[in-house]
Amino acid sequence: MVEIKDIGGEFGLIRRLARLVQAADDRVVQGIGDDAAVVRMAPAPAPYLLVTTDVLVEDRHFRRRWSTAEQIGEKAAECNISDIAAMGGTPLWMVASLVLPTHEKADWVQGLYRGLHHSCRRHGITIIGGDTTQGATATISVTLLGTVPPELLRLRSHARPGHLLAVTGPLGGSAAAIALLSAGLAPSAYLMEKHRTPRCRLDVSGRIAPLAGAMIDISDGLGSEVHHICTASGVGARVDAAAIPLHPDVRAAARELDCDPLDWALSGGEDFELLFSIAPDDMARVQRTGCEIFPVGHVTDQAAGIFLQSPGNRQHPLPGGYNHFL
Ligand SMILES: Nc1ncnc2c1ncn2[C@@H]1O[C@H](COP(=O)(O)OP(=O)(O)OP(=O)(O)O)[C@@H](O)[C@H]1O
Ligand SMILES: Cc1ncc(C[n+]2csc(CCOP(=O)(O)O)c2C)c(N)n1
Ligand SMILES: [Mg+2]
Repeated sequence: MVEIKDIGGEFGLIRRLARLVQAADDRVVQGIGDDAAVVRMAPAPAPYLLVTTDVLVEDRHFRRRWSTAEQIGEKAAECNISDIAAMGGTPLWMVASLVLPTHEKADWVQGLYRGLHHSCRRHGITIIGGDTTQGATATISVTLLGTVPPELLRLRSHARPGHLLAVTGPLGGSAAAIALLSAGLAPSAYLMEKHRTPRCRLDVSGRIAPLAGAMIDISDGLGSEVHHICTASGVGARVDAAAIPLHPDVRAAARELDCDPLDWALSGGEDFELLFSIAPDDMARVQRTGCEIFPVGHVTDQAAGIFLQSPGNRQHPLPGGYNHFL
């Protein structure tokens, strides 16, 4: 019997499901395959509708002994908002659904909603509905709607050879915290924050989108997201290992655990920074808006492949990222 792991895990399965439900609808500007779906609701210049959804499952995405209910709720909101930010859009309305074990404490669920609401208030989002049901594992499913003016829409397919690749902040912090916690060690305050209360980058997405090519948020690791941009755009890429921004606490955690911090940045995930491609001349224009960005590589022709360049000019295939089922 073929299992999900035998067909490429999460992403192989999504490709098969996407083929199964293919339909012709010229109002769908972008269906399955980006951070959010994009729908034309009215003729131009009306904004497009954006729709995204993300699920958090107990012991897969959070542990109650690592995070409070408020922190889990806030993270459930931020990871969805991050997908709207990656499209260049503005989040507006949220629907949140809960699966809760029979004897769940009402206090914990209210805490979850306080966290969700806290993040929504910060970003001007209204929670307009949801669903509540019982099941074995606590699960929070959030769907977020937003809008984007057509000219600001940024897709994974918009990278071109010659573009630079850049990220909005240091990577690997959440994965470093998980590695330390799993080993029974205490992460620094910075690392705990990166894992428990990551912040989406809606604060800078509006300044980057007008100048960027492709954009994506880093939820599965830099390696995975570079691959997604390359596949969608039909291009290759070189990522410069030495240029990947790492916080000193991530480097210290790697020394403590005797591992390579780049593995956390490339494959750890849940950083919720943005990765984007941009013409070299436009890089300085983004920086002049006061937005801190970190060049990490460049886009090449597809035939040149997708590589990680290490010091000493050694090249390795760029690793993928977090993939459920593999
Ligand atoms: N079961 C599914 N049915 C239909 N489309 C799906 C399904 N699972 C994922 N997708 C679609 O596949 C694309 C990639 O999904 P993915 O979850 O990897 O993106 P993401 O939300 O940016 O990442 P992450 O979940 O790591 O935050 C999206 O367009 C998403 O809507
Ligand atoms: C207890 C615990 N173990 C591991 C992780 C790390 N983790 C889980 S899912 C995921 C990628 C994104 O998932 P998805 O594609 O489902 O959005 C990552 C990095 C965690 N947060 N909590
Ligand atoms: Mg995403």
